[in-house]
Amino acid sequence: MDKELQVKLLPLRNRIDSLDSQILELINERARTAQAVGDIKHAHNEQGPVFRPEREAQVIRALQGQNKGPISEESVEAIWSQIISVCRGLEQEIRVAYLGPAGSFSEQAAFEFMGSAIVGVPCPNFDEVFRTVEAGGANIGIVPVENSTEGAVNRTLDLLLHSPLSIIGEHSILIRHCLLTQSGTTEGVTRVLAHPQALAQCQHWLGMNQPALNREPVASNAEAARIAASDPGVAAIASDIAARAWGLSIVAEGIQDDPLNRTRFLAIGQIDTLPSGRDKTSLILAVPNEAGAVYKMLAPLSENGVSMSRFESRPARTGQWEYYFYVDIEGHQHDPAVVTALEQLQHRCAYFKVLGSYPRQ
Ligand SMILES: C=C(O[C@@H]1C=C(C(=O)O)C=C[C@H]1O)C(=O)O
Repeated sequence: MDKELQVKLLPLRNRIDSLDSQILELINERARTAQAVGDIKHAHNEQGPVFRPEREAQVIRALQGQNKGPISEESVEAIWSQIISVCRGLEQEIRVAYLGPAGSFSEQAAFEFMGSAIVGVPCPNFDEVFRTVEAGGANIGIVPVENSTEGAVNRTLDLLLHSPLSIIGEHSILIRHCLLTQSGTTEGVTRVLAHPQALAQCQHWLGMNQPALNREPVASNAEAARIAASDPGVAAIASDIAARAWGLSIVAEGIQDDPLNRTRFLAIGQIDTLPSGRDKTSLILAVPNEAGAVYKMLAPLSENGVSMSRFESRPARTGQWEYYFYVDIEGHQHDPAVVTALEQLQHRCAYFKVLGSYPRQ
């Protein structure tokens, strides 16, 4: 390297080394303090959850508010999610269940939402994610709830109806699908495997570019990658992470029909999340199949100034054209306006369930 350049860089590099030492000492001090918090929590209630989603959201939002740059707010979130994850991991091992196998988008969402200091529990399907958390095999579950191209993930909605678990958080990620094979071409390949949602998100691209491939649904994209890794006649639609995880080559990248294709995931668990100051509440409601019933059911929301951010319906399976309505509202179930609105709403509903209140992403 140029001598003059080296002379200029040396003091800056020394400065970075010294800053890193200070940051390291501060992070360790933070970790020791979090461990002290953990000791107090355990002393007060041994079964109590160490993970406090609302507190973590507040810590990150406060730092984003203080941030003067040049690092971005997204960077503040990414760095502190990781610091918090490591501190939390020293308080208690946190097990997180999601749809596997390795390389799934659910796995990506789980590690982004909870940070890397967790133990991943990959499950064969969404039912098993719920069951694992309900049975205590994991503290948290991560399940997809809606995709910006394909809409609701119906199985998740149906499982939420009967589950005793609460929604404790949300996290959305960009979904970039790739076509993967062993050889990196589709020569000799006759079938393309993927989760039905992924096949639907790529249907236009497949029709234009790979019309000869037989489309076959499987339990997950990562499962498709696993099968493709042992069968040269199979292509998989999955992420580039899955390509690395299963030793496959990329035939084409970004093959989803919408380049901004996103999926929103829910974190589920047995935690009562307290107000964070910027929350959402998810409900399931049903009313008798009569004229104006849905309008009347929702009136308490607008009357109390509570905004609705999502409205989704699922058939009640009675054969009577009756539905369950999945409704997201702004605010926490302990906020006074929400308390009043929910009290009034409950009286108008044949079915009423609060799925949980949680920090808005
Ligand atoms: C340290 C705590 O425990 C956990 C770790 C947190 C952190 O590292 O900031 C925040 C909330 C909890 O999930 C706490 O409750 O304050």
